[in-house]
Amino acid sequence: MSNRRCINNNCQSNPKAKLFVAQQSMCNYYNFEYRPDCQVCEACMRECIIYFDMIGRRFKNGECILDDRYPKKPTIVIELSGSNDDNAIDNDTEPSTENPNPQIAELSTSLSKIIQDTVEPLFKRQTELCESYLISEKAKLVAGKEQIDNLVDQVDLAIGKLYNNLYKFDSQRKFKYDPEISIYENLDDDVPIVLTKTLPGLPDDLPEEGLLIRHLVKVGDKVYGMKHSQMQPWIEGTIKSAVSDTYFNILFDDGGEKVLNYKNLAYIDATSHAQYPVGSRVIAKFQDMNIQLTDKFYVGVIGEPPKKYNNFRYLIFFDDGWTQYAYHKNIRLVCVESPNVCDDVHENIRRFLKTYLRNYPERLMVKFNKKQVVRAERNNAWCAAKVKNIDASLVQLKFLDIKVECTEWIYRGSNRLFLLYYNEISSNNQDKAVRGTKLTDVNKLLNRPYIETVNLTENGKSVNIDNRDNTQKPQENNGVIKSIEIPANCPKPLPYKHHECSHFCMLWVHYDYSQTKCMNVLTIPLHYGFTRSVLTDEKLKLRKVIYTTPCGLNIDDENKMYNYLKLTSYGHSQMTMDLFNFDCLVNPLSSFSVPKEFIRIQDISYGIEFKSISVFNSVNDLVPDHIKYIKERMTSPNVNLNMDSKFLCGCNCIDNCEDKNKCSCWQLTYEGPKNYPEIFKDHDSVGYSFKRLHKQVITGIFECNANCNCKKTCLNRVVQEPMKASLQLFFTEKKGWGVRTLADLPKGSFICTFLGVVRTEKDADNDFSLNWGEYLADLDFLDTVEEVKDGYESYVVQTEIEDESEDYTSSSDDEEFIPSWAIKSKMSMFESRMSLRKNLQNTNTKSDGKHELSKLNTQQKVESKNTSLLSYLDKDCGIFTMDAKVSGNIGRYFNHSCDPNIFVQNVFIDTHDLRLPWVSYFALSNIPAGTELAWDYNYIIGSVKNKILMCHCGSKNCKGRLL
Ligand SMILES: C[S@@+](CC[C@H](N)C(=O)[O-])C[C@H]1O[C@@H](n2cnc3c(N)ncnc32)[C@H](O)[C@@H]1O
Repeated sequence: MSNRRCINNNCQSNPKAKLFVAQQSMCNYYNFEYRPDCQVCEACMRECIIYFDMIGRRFKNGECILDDRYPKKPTIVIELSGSNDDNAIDNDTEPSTENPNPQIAELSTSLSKIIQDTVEPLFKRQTELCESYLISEKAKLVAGKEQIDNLVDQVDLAIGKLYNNLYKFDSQRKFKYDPEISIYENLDDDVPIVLTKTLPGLPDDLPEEGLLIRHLVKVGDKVYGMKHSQMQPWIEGTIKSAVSDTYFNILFDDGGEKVLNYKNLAYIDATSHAQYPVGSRVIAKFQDMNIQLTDKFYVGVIGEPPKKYNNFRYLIFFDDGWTQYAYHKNIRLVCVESPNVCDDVHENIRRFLKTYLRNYPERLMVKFNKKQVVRAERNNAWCAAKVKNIDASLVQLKFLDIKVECTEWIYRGSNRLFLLYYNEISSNNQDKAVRGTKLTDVNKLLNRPYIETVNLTENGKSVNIDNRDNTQKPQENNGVIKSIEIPANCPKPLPYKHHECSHFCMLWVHYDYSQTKCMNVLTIPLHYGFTRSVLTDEKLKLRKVIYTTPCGLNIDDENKMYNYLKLTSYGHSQMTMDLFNFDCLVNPLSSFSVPKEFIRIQDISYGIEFKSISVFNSVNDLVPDHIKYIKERMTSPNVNLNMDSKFLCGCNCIDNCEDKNKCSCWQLTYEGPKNYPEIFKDHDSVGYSFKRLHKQVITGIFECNANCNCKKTCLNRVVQEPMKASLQLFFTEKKGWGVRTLADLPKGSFICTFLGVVRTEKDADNDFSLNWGEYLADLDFLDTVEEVKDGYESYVVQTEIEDESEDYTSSSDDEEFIPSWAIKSKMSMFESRMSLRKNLQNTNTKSDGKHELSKLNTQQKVESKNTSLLSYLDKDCGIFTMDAKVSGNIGRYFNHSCDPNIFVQNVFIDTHDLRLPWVSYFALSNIPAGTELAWDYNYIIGSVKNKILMCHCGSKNCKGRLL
């Protein structure tokens, strides 16, 4: 038990032991704050004196007194409380006023004397000794630290390798396919019937793949022969005689004889040791879906081998232009074919087949959805046709603008489909090089067909090239999700007491956005007095996010939170709505953590962005090529940006733009969609909602700006604010650099803009050979609005057809079906925003006519009845292009994905010149921490001559190629 009256907290003497007045040096020894009435017991005093004696001797002998062989001073400081305290010194143990033991007193005096006598020279010497002692100790510590750092690095590296191996193993795992589930859609009443079926097995009669051997035929053999022409069925007969080595006289079963070459004879049965490879010359039974099986054999070429994708059937391109699937048993091999099978086919299909076989197994096809209305060729005219069915590589179209019902199966890669035809002519057209990404593909947005690349892989499952399961390959993950811990000293909500909320509710938490650089945005409120919890109601099967405010109030929706922030805001310290999220699936504490040794650069923006963007590379030693990192767009010398105030008008709101109907900026955003009620069905959901954007507004968003009356915290200011997302630039295995989010990103969150140098389109075109467009994006806002308008009209046609009946016949046969592309001219200077809007409202063209094929072939420009936006623009100027090759920001590193998780939005902020939107990226869905952010470049495959770019996005819907 310690003697609580002695200055030594660990005193082991008897509590009744005699006490002496403690000197200051003794208090120092025991780390006790000196007071004149301090006491020390004899034993402790002795310990002190012995220590000081030893110190003194070392000091005198010129030895360092910091040597660690000497006892360490105790470090715990416990103050004795005042006299009223329980621990106060008892009256019966009054401090002794007697002198200590004379021997000790002598020692004490001699110690003081020694110190006095020798203090000067010895002190000097001691200082030197202590200094060198400390230096050597420091060196030891530094060496130790280095050793520990090395060890930590090695551990990090080992962990990194472990992750790699773990993910590699994961991605190499072989999965067994579940039985396939087929969904049969009942077209008549739109009720989908879901049936399960097991995978179709290999047909019994289908031989293995292998070397195809053609045996010789001889007199007396049964054969099929081309009795009439390539367009007509081949007839069964018998070889009557051999005219030469290659010619035979055939006696047909239906009468008549003909001398035929080997190439016009086919074997009588389907027995073959091997499957027929693609490009084999065959005859096959042609089956018209509308009629019965004809049982007649027509000549053609194998286009696809039997695979699971096509239900183990062969795709046959018939010489007469039809395309159909056929089972092995319904196909016969032609006895001989030319080294180049295209020499044997009818000239009708020769060109097509040549290209097909050259590119096989990669094929461009149109991706359809049922009920889409498309343009397809029929009887040398472009006709509107509705998609009725899709069967592997074939699409069944029902032609709409002909009186008699007519459906036809067409190969999805045929240029009888307008989309492919147009793609081909535009890629042959050297005038217009496709340089940049198309910021918005109206076709996809409006669920119109688009072109994809399809490849038949070895396992028989048609997968798009390089298909993987996830957008971000696990190897590229290289990190783990950790949960962020909010420091314990952060303010916490007070217990709720009834009160009226005011700025006092938040004042005490001292919120200051400038201090949040290193915080993930959704954790900011949690550092400043808020807590967020997810409540689960088992009964209602409901999960709900609740924020508790610093004053203890519980808030469960965005409206209430907005009102709370408004009431409690003080000066500029108001929290914004994008710091909060009420979606249970988003976890503000999720953080993607990567091994530190792969961080190559701490901040690619070198302090330009509010949030630093680290650079991570675990694949190789590369760092990104140097670019000038910019925060605002730049202009090339020949671009004169018109930042005139007439291009920018602001609102006069004094209510912080709360009443959207009164705010002229919100109204500008609303105005565009009003013209397209069929596309923007829910008018109220257009544009930002509490600083998030849930759906693209093709007609643009107009933010409040420098000319506005409202505060910086108004809800119509999003893209103009500093970047808040926590991003990382990382090296992917196949796509170069990419960007990922380190924190959960809620749907609709603004991510960043895409910045570069504004150049004229012409200027960018001139550079095409050097810079084909890798870091270019056309500011094609006006183009897109035009396309939407065209799309809107086709959309109306589509709905009308569906609403009326299946038996649609056009009432306007003589009206021309004008493809929007054919009437487009270059756009340039735009007069004024308001006249654009007016113009959009007044325009209502009809596009359900018919276009003669010949017109399209000659690329005749057809005058449109449509008053185009383009007519307002100066023909010479053209649109602008953003070039981020040399100067740019993080936006230049986003890769493409066929299944994107971010989208592009045109936003007008510093000018209302419609050629100069800010290209901005938003989250398309909730994006978990660690996920790569990728958008759809909307490149048109095959549109850049001699440029093929395979897509490695790895998504399930991957189209295989970027270009
Ligand atoms: C705008 S840059 C994106 C950043 C680029 N990865 C880098 O390293 O700087 C576009 C280029 O990235 C590559 N890329 C983007 N997405 C890709 C994808 N899905 N598959 C393959 N390459 C891709 C292509 O080389 C493309 O030309």
